[in-house]
Amino acid sequence: MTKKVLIVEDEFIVASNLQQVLQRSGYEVSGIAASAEEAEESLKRNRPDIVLLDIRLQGERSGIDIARKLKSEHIAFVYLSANSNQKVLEEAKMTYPDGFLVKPYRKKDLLIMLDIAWYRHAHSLEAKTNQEILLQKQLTEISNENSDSQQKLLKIAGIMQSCIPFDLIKSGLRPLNTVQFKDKGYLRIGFDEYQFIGEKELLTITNLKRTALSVILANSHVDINTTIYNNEPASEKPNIPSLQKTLIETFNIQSYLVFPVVLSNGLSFHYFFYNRQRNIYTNKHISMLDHLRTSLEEVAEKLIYGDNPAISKYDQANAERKLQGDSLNYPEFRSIIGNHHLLLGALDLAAQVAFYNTSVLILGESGTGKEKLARAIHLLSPRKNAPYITVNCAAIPATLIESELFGHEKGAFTDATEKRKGKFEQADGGTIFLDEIGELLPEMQVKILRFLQEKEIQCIGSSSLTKVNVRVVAATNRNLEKEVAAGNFRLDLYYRVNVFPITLPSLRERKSDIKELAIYFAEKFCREFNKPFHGILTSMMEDMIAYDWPGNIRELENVIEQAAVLNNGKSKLELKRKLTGHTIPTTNVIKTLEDVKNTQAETEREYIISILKQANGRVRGSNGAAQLMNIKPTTLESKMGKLKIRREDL
Ligand SMILES: Nc1ncnc2c1ncn2[C@@H]1O[C@H](COP(=O)(O)OP(=O)(O)OP(=O)(O)O)[C@@H](O)[C@H]1O
Repeated sequence: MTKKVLIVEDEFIVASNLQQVLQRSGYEVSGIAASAEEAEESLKRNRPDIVLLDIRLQGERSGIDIARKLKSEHIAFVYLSANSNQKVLEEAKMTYPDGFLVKPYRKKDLLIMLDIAWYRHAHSLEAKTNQEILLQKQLTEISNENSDSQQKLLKIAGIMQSCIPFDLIKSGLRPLNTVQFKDKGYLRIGFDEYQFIGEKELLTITNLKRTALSVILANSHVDINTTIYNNEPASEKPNIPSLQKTLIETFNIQSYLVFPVVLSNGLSFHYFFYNRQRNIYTNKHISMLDHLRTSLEEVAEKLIYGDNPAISKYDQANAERKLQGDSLNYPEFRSIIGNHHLLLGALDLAAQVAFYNTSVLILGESGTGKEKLARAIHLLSPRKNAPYITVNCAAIPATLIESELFGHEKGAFTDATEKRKGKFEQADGGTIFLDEIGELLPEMQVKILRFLQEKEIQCIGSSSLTKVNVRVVAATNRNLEKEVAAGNFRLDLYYRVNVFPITLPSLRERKSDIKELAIYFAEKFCREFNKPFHGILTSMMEDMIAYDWPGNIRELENVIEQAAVLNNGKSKLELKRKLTGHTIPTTNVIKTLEDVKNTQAETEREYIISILKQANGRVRGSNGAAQLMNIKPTTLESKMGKLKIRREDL
């Protein structure tokens, strides 16, 4: 089918040149617009499949304003821009374009970009529809199951989180009953952990008296329609406490969404989603809720009238206790510690995409848990019983990587005495994790691209292609966009792997998780070393919270491991070396044989790093670090692995 493209570009010559290129390449041009107003007119007249969108346009409004409209109408769009101002680029990025081309670009890049943008767009629409169908099914199941309203709402919280992210969900009949507060809600306290919030809990948390709550309820405004608020509820009287203002203050809420549905008896029932992040809710969320309206109405009836009396007695006793620690369906995330909203946001995305075959790109600094998340995605996917194969693209020498990934036939090269399966074939039916994909050499980038396009591999020495069914999860700590701009990473591959990016926050962005992580690792290592765990010294915890953690969770894990090694099993863990980013021991901490071993390991580590620096990071070959140290490259690589020496240490 011929695809229709709308060109939104204020330079006439560029626009008509684009038109010619597109028409010659089989596209239909549905219009050319030089301003945001013209673009809107054209969109009304003739809906395009894809829009090529310049950022700077004639008039007051920019391409970014149009992008928001396109997103809400599910029209694919690609930015064309000469503007490299970082602020504008960041703003453009927040509109989630299907592609981006920096002017001047080659005709070939434009056509590839359009092709990929369409692929990404169609894929995300399909994923969205699948997600809606799945949610409808899950809501119906919840509605029909024999459980009380509190349990039903907990399940609703668990499944809605993936499409309408929230820190607090609440629901109840409107208008409000001022004598008894009957809204029920859940506060998110972990990835799939929620704490019940009913009247009693609200009174405890806010420290309000029952009579004061009644006054607040009486002063509260009721929304008639679906509404998004960013912070202050505009419709309420200033300086008079209301329910929404109380919730905003108590739970540090920055934005919320109200979604009313109508019950069969005509009463109004409201769902509320509250978030600690600003401007989180958009028309995209409203449109998702609208698609789920019937299911949400059905389940609302059950929440209000459907309680089985026998269960509700049991529930009454249960309502007395917090449902803290209740867990839903994600045991795979159990070992991912932390509940900072940036981490939870990343886990939400992972849970959403896990089910599909979509390629995932995990971004984040070194040591933030990318590999851990990749494994969780595999375990959450329907491929969980098939192989999960990890490849560290940076660790395999350039000469071996092709055979490592795609395998070789017997006799394909001098050392190929046997036919060998590559990692892709080993991962058939399962998932391959391409760690540090940003380090791949250009020759390998083409081959991975071919796999992503054709799902075929060619092993070295073979003339035929083999189909393999492998889901790709890749990770990098590099800024791939910069690598593309510098010509080190192929643009077409970038778009294929970047279909579903998930960014893991650095540890310094989620300092509130340090305590929990530290205790988790401390318990783990004390168990491993057979020492009783007596806690962590307050001064150590304070130092850890004040520190910036350039090595992220891996560094924290190492620090705790060292503290556990040096602990005498009778006292709390304490820091024996300063947190500096480099764990060089000071002489006054050497008290035990383990201290000596540690010091030796540190000295060896420093020595290897200095030789590697001398060899410009090369392990193998003439003047490589192995030759300079007069040891086998494999021995050096194994030492590097043990001593956790990574590229960024050099
Ligand atoms: N949220 C977490 N909870 C518990 N342990 C974690 C968490 N995130 C990471 N870890 C641990 O921290 C260490 C580093 O994690 P991982 O190897 O997944 O990081 P990475 O981002 O892939 O690092 P790199 O980019 O250097 O390969 C691992 O031992 C992992 O188990």
